[in-house]
Amino acid sequence: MRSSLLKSTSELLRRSRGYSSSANPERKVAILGAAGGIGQPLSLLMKLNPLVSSLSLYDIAGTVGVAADVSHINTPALVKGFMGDDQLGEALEGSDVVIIPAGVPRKPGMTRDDLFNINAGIVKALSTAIAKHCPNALVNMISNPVNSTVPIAAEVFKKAGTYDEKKLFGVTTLDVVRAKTFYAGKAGVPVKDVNVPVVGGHAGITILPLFSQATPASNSLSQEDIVALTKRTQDGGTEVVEAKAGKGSATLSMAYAGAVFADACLKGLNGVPDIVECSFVQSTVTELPFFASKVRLGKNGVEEVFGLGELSDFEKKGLENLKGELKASIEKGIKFAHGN
Ligand SMILES: NC(=O)c1ccc[n+]([C@@H]2O[C@H](COP(=O)([O-])OP(=O)(O)OC[C@H]3O[C@@H](n4cnc5c(N)ncnc54)[C@H](O)[C@@H]3O)[C@@H](O)[C@H]2O)c1
Ligand SMILES: O=C(O)C[C@H](O)C(=O)O
Repeated sequence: MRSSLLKSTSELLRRSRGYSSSANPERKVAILGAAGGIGQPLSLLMKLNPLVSSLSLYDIAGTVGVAADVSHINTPALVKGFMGDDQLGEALEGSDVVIIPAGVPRKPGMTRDDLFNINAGIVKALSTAIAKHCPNALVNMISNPVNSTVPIAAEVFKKAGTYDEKKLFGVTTLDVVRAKTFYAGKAGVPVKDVNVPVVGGHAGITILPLFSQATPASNSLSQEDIVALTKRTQDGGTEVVEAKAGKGSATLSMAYAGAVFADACLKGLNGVPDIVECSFVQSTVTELPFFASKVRLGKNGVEEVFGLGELSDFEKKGLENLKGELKASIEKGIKFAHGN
């Protein structure tokens, strides 16, 4: 009696969090770049996600071992590894969500844009395969420079006639994760209660955390604190790149952030209401064609792109300052997609 009560209570809890075991449809998630620094821990986290029934791990090398390893974990998702161009189609076939952490990471002294020459080609080729093999999947773009790789994917999908602006996302969740952590530390509030929208893009000054909208609100932070928190959030990636001293960029925190965002996409697809995350999407919030802001996720991907709300004078200035760089990065991606 007591154990059946406990069972039904835990099922109720799972349902209220969007993890109902009986009601969820089968969902296939593919990770492209699954053997990399982000790809491996992200594969682990997606294997632990109860909404995933099939997990497809693709890379140009190393996926046999990663898939064998992850597949031994006693959770429901069936894991398969795929390697090389010949197996990319099968890896993608039937995917509901495709997560892309494929490509090279930064070393100290580099900007994300310095990765463009290598990663643009990788993203273009993978997007071409997605258009062919799973044109209806939600695409979570992690590969940098996100401000350019998302427009590249959009152009590839347009050319293939499969573009749906509701289904393409630049993953900016790590900026939100960082803003929450740094804000909680400075304001002295429990990190689990904190929310901070981060808008704009995903590189340097294009990352604009809106601490004026942070909750719980804090009266203890000075303007200097806000300026310092903003700068630390904008430089969060560089902080990790420098600390790793040539051994790459954020992988573990990114895998966490990628798993949070993919989970939100799956919940949206499954009809869980009120799933809201920040993401770099096609947008009319500003004059720029792509922009990160809060979006509501639903059965078709993006259900609603939220506006920016009220901004402080400091944030208004930050918004104007980021537009030039973000516009140039978007245009660079579009030009590349057409030119090559
Ligand atoms: N959006 C973000 O917030 C964010 C955060 C951290 C890192 N990143 C970016 O994610 C990317 C990956 O970072 P990492 O640290 O995992 O790098 P990594 O070098 O450790 O791993 C990249 C993986 O991609 C694979 N790969 C290369 N070409 C491929 C292709 N054509 N198809 C499939 N896989 C391919 C490599 O074999 C490798 O396993 C980088 O571009 C990095 O800048 C983005
Ligand atoms: O900083 C990087 O190059 C990786 C990533 O974009 C990050 O924000 O950590």
